[in-house]
Amino acid sequence: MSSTSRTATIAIAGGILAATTYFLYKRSKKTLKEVVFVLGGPGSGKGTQCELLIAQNPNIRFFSAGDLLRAERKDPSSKQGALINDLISKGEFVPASITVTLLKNAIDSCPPGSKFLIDGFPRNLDNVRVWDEMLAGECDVKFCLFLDCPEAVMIERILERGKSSGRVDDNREVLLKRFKNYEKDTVPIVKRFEADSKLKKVEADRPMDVVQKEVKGLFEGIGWL
Ligand SMILES: Nc1ncnc2c1ncn2[C@@H]1O[C@H](COP(=O)(O)OP(=O)(O)OP(=O)(O)O)[C@@H](O)[C@H]1O
Ligand SMILES: O=c1ccn([C@@H]2O[C@H](COP(=O)(O)O)[C@@H](O)[C@H]2O)c(=O)[nH]1
Ligand SMILES: [Mg+2]
Repeated sequence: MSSTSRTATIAIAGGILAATTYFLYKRSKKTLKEVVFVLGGPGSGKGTQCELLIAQNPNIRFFSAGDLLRAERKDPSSKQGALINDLISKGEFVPASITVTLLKNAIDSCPPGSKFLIDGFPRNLDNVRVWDEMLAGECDVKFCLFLDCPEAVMIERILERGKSSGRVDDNREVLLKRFKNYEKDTVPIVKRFEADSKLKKVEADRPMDVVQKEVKGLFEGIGWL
């Protein structure tokens, strides 16, 4: 074989290898479940913005870690109900194994091709660690939406919500604990997403529809809307 045809053969083989690698990479990305996390302090508007989003695309499956825990707490057959109730009513975090198992069961119950919007998770390093063990391999985290809101605004919103929410943790005393844990454990997680270029920050101290317009743009950017 002449040196010209050897060079041509190597170039073609290299091209085929690159194309195959790219194809396999694309296919593996496609089979992963797309996930967006939503973080922000208590009352920043996570639940509100998620509800507005899911109304626009039924393929988006919405799970609030707090709602899953509250539902589990109410289930009389649950062995963990009492523990969950005790921790939520003190404004403390529930063990990650419980929260991530509930999330995994919820995610596994959805049809293929679903996209997952997860509100209020991961709240601390333990949540990240157990997520990595149990779910990270099958999920592609697109970004973490962070609703940035001044504490005074969040306090006012939660105390107002507390008049009718029936939530055991929507009172001034427990709220102080929730803010303390948010600053100590959740803010470092927000910073991790930022360091990994996975954080999308939105100013949440604005009317709901204005916040939603900006949030919507982020989801259009990943093809969810
Ligand atoms: N942009 C906004 N402007 C004014 N009020 C808002 C806004 N967003 C949400 N609220 C109100 O603030 C309260 C808290 O909102 P929401 O329940 O969405 O917060 P959250 O971040 O999910 O809080 P938590 O972490 O406690 O579940 C609700 O009563 C909601 O109606
Ligand atoms: O990952 C999580 C999420 C929530 N919790 C507990 O639930 C309450 C309420 O959560 P909201 O997101 O405000 O609905 C929270 O204060 C924790 O007690 C948790 O432990 N882990
Ligand atoms: Mg909420």
